[in-house]
Amino acid sequence: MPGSKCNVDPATPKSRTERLMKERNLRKLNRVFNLNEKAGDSLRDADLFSNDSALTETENCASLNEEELSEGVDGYERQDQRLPKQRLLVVANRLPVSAVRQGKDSWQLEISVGGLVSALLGLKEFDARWIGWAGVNVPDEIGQEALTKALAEKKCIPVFLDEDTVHQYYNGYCNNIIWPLFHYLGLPQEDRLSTTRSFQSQFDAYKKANQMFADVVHEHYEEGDVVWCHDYHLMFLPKCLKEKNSNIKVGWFLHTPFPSSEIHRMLPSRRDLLESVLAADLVGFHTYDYARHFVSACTRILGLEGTPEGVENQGKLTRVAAFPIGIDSDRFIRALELPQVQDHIKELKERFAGRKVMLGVDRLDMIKGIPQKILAFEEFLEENPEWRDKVVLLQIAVPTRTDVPEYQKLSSQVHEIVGRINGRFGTLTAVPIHHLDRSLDFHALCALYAVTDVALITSLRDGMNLVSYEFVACQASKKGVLILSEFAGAAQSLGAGALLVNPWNIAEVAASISQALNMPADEREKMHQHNFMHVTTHTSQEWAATFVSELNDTIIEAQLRTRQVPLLPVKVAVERYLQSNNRLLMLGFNATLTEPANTQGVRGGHIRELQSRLHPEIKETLKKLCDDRRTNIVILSGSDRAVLDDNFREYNLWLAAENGMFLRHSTGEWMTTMPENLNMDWVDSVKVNISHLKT
Ligand SMILES: O=P(O)(O)OC[C@H]1O[C@H](O[C@H]2O[C@H](CO)[C@@H](O)[C@H](O)[C@H]2O)[C@H](O)[C@@H](O)[C@@H]1O
Ligand SMILES: O=c1ccn([C@@H]2O[C@H](COP(=O)(O)OP(=O)(O)O)[C@@H](O)[C@H]2O)c(=O)[nH]1
Repeated sequence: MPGSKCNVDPATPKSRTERLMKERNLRKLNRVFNLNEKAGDSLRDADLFSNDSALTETENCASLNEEELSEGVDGYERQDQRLPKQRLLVVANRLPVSAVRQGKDSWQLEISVGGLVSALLGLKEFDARWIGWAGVNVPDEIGQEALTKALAEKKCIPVFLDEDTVHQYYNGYCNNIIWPLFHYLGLPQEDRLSTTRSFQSQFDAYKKANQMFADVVHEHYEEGDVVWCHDYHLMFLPKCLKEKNSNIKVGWFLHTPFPSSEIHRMLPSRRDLLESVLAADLVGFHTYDYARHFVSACTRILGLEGTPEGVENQGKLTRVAAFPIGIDSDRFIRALELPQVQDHIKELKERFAGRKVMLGVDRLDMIKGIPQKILAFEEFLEENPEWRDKVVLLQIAVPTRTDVPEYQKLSSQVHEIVGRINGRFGTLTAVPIHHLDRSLDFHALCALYAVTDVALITSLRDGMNLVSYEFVACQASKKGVLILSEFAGAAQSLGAGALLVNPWNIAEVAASISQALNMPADEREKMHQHNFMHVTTHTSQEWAATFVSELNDTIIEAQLRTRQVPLLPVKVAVERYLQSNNRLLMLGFNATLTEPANTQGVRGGHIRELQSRLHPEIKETLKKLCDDRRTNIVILSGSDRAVLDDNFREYNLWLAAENGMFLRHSTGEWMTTMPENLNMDWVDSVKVNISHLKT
């Protein structure tokens, strides 16, 4: 009988790997169904909580209904072969809501502002729960219980952090140390001494907070769940999770840039952070460059092997890849049709009639380059007096991390510059810069995006920058110009449809403003089309689905790898070895014969240029083997020739460098293994492509 538990399909998977593989195929099928269903969703209006899946009652019911339908063994025997939505535990420092206390046991929940929140609200195909800090101190039990209950309705689970932990972990270690460092701003200069002194206690608080997140995850974890950890706040979490349960599927995604290893190496905790992130199964970044930096930090600082797949440590591979985030573009496009947004648009058009509108939307953060932007606008006005009463810059600067001194300083600095420029170029009836120190609601923001002629994004560094995506999504009729910092991750996806600038070059930004304001309509249209296509096809749903499916696949592949490599029957191998007269031993070098990285890399607290070195305790045994006439040894390594020369010149063996590209006996010369008549015609076309990408 179909669907009956007694009638087990002969194809029912037996092993965990088979089960996972079958699950993978069904999940792919499921995605197609979900995509089709999405078309039916598209008329829903844009209210955040009542419509977005991770948080709604309705979708919760939908997934329950699906579960009721799937009565077969592990859900495999349903006739339509659809799986219930996969359970996903999203763990991020912040919940997508902030809580405001109304009374002893009542809370009001408000949507939090930020790119991560906006992107994750687009998740539709998972049965997602959110675990995070509600952004408020709740010391009493009554308050904690009431808040937990209120949040449960939104499928959110709180982690309660006390005030001191928040201060040391969030304000201190996260936002005063990792955040500036990952954005190439170094460690805070003026407070350097106190920062250094308090570094250890802040790092301890960071680890403690990460363990608190892990405890809540464990409490709610069910077998098969995917746990997706987010951002620099939770770099310790993968390790905490795997230590307790190595079977948990753990992914970690960084929303900020990952800096060059030269920058990362400044962190006193550089090793601990890398090691714990590597406990994850899959590690994701917005761009290929960030992923590359991470792998090279692991190679140089931990001495591990970087492969095209990721980072390998003692046979365990951590997959590392780029997953550029997107937005829920439909939500923005649909919002523009709403009457309240249309009203806003009308008001704004009347208010700024006769003037071109330039827009900046940023959290008031050092990385967003707000002072640089305003100074460039000043230079533009200075050089183009004819534009002074014809253009206005609207700068929305959302207050953020207001307890951190650096952010307080930035706020005063920006106010001072805006005041000066408005004093200089303003008239009795109009000022050139409207600066708002607050956030806007979603509808007001959409209206603003829609009436903008030029969006100006001058981040000094930015993981991605979703504002640029949102602007493009709302520009279908206006086709305005995007001026975008080359240091934002978004420059890699929207660069071809934007004017790219170096925000530190004020003159260049000022010239780009002029170019954007004077750009002919056909050129604007072409650039807009390019970006609009990208933004509407690379959505947040697509991003999340790709990441989770890659994570599922990574786990299956890891299992297949371990299954395919049988354990060496040591006793038999030793017997045969002793019997044989002509032996060939092929040995790896890195992580096989090398000294452990933690002893070789660090000398007197300094990191040397890391170079793999033969483990001293192996030298004698290796020498004996090499001197045995019956044994031939080949060292097969990814390292280059010089490294192998340095380590093995005294041994009687064969060396294969760069994964076999070069070969030599230690007494002979290097030779290449590349056949002379190999067809190399393809090289020229690759060179052309690379030089094209460089320009
Ligand atoms: O929660 P806050 O401390 O107020 O900060 C808000 C978020 O800022 C960061 O956003 C990053 O994520 C975006 C989406 O991937 C990306 O476009 C942007 O470039 C990043 O700056 C931070 O990483 C989040 O964790 C914060 O919630
Ligand atoms: O008044 C505002 C200003 C900004 N945002 C949102 O904040 C996010 C900013 O994300 P981005 O990636 O640009 O930078 P982040 O602030 O995460 O560093 C975007 O989704 C904006 O829609 C908002 O909701 N209200």
